[in-house]
Amino acid sequence: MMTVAASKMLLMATRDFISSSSSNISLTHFRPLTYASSSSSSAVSNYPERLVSNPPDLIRWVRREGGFVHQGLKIADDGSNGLGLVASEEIQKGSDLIALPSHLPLRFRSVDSDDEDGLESVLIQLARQVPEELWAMKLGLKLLRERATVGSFWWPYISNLPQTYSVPIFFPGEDIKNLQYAPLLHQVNKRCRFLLDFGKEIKRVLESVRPDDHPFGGQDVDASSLGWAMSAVSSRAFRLHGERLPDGTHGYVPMMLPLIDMCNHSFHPNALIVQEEDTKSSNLLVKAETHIKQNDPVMLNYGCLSNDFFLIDYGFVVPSNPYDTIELKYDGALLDAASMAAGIPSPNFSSPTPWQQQILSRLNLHGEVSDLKVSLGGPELVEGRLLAALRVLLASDGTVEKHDLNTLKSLSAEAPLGVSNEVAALRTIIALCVIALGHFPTKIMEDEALLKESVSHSTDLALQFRIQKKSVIIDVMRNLTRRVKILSSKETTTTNQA
Ligand SMILES: C[S@@+](CC[C@H](N)C(=O)[O-])C[C@H]1O[C@@H](n2cnc3c(N)ncnc32)[C@H](O)[C@@H]1O
Repeated sequence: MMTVAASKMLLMATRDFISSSSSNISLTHFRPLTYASSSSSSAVSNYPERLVSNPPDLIRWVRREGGFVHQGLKIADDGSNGLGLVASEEIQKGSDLIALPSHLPLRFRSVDSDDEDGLESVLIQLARQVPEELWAMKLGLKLLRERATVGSFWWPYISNLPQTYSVPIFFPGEDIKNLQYAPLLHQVNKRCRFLLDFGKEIKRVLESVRPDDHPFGGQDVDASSLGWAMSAVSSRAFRLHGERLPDGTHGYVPMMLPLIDMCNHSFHPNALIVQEEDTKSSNLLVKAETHIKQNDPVMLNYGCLSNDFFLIDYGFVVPSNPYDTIELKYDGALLDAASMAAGIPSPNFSSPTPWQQQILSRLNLHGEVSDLKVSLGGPELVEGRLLAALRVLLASDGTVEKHDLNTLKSLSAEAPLGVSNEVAALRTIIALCVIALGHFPTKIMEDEALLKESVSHSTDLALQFRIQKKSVIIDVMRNLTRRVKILSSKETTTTNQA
């Protein structure tokens, strides 16, 4: 696990996160990777300070570079979402809002090529050491390089980026603990550990690099500056089609889209990114998906993501997020305990019969390559694999054979193995929920009371996050309890009629 000390190191992110070691190159040729301003604008507004105070006008820059920006758009404070794109006049559905020429997105063009030398090749060599799941860090290296370079084409864009990000890698250790949810703690700690190790590795590699080939202009890059870059990318980049590959398909390429990335997130967006797939130099378009009223923010949907992703990548939590889930480990002994607590006679989850084991293997819940992570919540409510496993483990052989796996995995397939089997399965899941809730050290009411106190932004986010996780569990319990009641009343009616 990541130690509190390690997470504090990342937390100490901000102002002096990169100590400049001038080596042989004069820093005047490079833009220092420390903050240029410390104005107090964040004290009077809802959004973090930008990299420089009074950065260049982004809309004007996009237009100057040949892009199109609808005349009725402005950048303004979007309430609790930070800065955003806002309509200064009514905009008709279907209107073009922004068109970006293909040279404006910031992307890492050559991670897979070998023909670069000098500066680019060092960057590529470093990017290759980043695991695929941390793709934002690869592009983050490119961002850091452009940030360090005086005269970078992207400076008008980069100078408009926030100085700080509210993602958990920058939380104080206490607030990482305050998340109270092991799967996210694990991810946060993994990222912190990676950034600390990668910072050391970069230092080692750059020690032997010629000054002219130094990608960051001779400046040290440490875990905090890497964290800044990774968070800037994860919270703003879009993964879009890249150029057509030789086999005719397109790979997905992460890109930072100046101005487009000023749009905040909504599951009910009023705008949409459109990408023409075929032409190599296609424009990226944002279109109005609905009629947009004057003063409405322009919103994009970042994706149907759980709060784990919203918090770790974007630094916010969506209340009542319909895509939020909780993760559990599929574990026979835990299921035995749950079903016993639910009053189900003689459960045998920890010792399935051979035919049950066969089905569990097909569900990827048994055997060497099994995936034991299952989830509750989200649109599915109960992950199909878990539901099917419980139905099967609570059934006798003969009743199962005639059903296919998809039916067994579906909650809307009402009681495929009989009402009492279904009631037992659902009650076991409800008991699992009770156990899962018991793992949180505090109750929602206590969290809500803490939220009313004046707490820091990171504590506020951690409290919101854990309240939402507990709410997911409670919503699942409510829904399943309702189903059990309906099924039980059906069972009683059938028995009475018989
Ligand atoms: C792509 S940027 C959007 C522009 C950003 N608000 C800014 O000030 O530069 C994404 C960031 O905006 C904020 N944001 C976007 N949608 C939000 C939402 N629905 N709720 C809270 N914060 C949001 C988060 O800080 C997120 O990391």
